[in-house]
Amino acid sequence: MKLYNTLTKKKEEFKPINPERVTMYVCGPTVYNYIHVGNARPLVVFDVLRRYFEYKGYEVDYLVNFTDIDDKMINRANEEGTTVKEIADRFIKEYYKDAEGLLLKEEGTKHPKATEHITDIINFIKSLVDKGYAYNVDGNVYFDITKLKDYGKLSKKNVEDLVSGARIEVNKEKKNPGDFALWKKEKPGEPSWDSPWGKGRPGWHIECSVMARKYLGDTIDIHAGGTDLQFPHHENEIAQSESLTGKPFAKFWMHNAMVNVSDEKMSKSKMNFFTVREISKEYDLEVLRFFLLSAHYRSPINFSKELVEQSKKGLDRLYNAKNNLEHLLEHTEEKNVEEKNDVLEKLNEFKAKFEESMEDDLNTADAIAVLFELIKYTNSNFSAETSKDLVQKAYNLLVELSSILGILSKKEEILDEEIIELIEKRNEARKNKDYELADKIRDELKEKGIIIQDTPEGTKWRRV
Ligand SMILES: Nc1ncnc2c1ncn2[C@@H]1O[C@H](COP(=O)(O)OP(=O)(O)OP(=O)(O)O)[C@@H](O)[C@H]1O
Ligand SMILES: [Zn+2]
Repeated sequence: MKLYNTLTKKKEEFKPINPERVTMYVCGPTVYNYIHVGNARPLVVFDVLRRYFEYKGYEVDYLVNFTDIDDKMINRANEEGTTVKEIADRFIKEYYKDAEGLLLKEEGTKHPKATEHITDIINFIKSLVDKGYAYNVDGNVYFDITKLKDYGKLSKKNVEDLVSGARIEVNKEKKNPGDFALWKKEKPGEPSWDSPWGKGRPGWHIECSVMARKYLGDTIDIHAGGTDLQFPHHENEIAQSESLTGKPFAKFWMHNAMVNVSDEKMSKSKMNFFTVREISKEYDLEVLRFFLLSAHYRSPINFSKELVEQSKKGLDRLYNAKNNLEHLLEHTEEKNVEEKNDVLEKLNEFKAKFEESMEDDLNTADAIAVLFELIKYTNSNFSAETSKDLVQKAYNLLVELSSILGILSKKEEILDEEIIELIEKRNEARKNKDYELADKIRDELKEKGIIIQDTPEGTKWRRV
């Protein structure tokens, strides 16, 4: 599989360090609000990469951290007159609801929080100070970027600029304007922890270095996040980790492009954002997932309701085709038809093409196009005359490939009106002593997850 590596600016063949396991670290949300559509992009994209690795037979150690202490968290807590912990607990709970709607795989996903790793963070910083990479000025600990030969290698920043302070805010405490905080001295009203440098709290970048190392090891296979994090966040993570271990931090750095609104990054600070929760009021979040996968992850997306509406139509077409195949499965028989091999060959071609797209730097846009080719093929070539085993194979293929994208897993929704209509039909059948039909309807409803019960007051129903 080829993946674009931001570190080398090239597509490279991906091979995990351990031939059986892939380790992935994704920079997750700061939990001071609901996640917005932009935040959902890395979550969905890298969830698909994880699923694809699992499809290929790898075990995946997958981690998405929660940043639960930083300026934004503190500001929000102050605005609401509550604690940072209360804000974090609330929005982590909301995160899980959105994650479920977006069909993110939570089984086996690790979500460590910064505040639960303060001791590890302090030990990490202590080692950096001991090794001479970091210095303490009156309770603030900074990383000295001149101590690392290749600082700036990820974002290709000019280190001279960072050292001289061009375009950087000037802080008299720092040796170089580009130095960054590992530990911040306590300010009144802020949460703080004891440390060898006095009371304070960790800087933002250090938590990711610490948690990546703790859960995934000194060198991880893939570190991911949005392009907005390349500098300074990821650059600083590299500096911290590589100074400590002397080993490469991540083999691959992957960055998704931004979700924009009128060509500007969707962002909380710009007030141009749509929360995932808002979208869920109008659409099933599977539509948003499908929308985010419809473009290649390195292409910017301009968010609009029209495009989401288009995605809904596309997803509906896939669901319809899947339902048609399910229906055909009930109405076809195994036959010895001549064209069997042709059909099987065609199905194999679709599968190969799908994999080829995914192997080409996770091209989900092309992979989705293959799904549409597949359903176009089955819609126009399959009928009640088709041999059942072919229908089954096409159906299995559609389900298998869709599950890599994490879509099309829902059962057909049955509406209350449909249920009532079927129950009336069954009552009619019973009145006519057509018990065969009545039982058939009862079974049909059961298959759809509806249990009915005949009581003296009439027929009642409930969902299983
Ligand atoms: N508009 C966007 N498009 C794509 N990814 C984004 C966008 N905004 C943030 N991200 C990604 O979301 C993840 C969570 O980031 P983070 O919590 O820092 O965002 P945030 O600070 O809430 O966003 P904002 O920039 O809106 O304040 C990161 O991987 C980040 O790169
Ligand atoms: Zn991070």
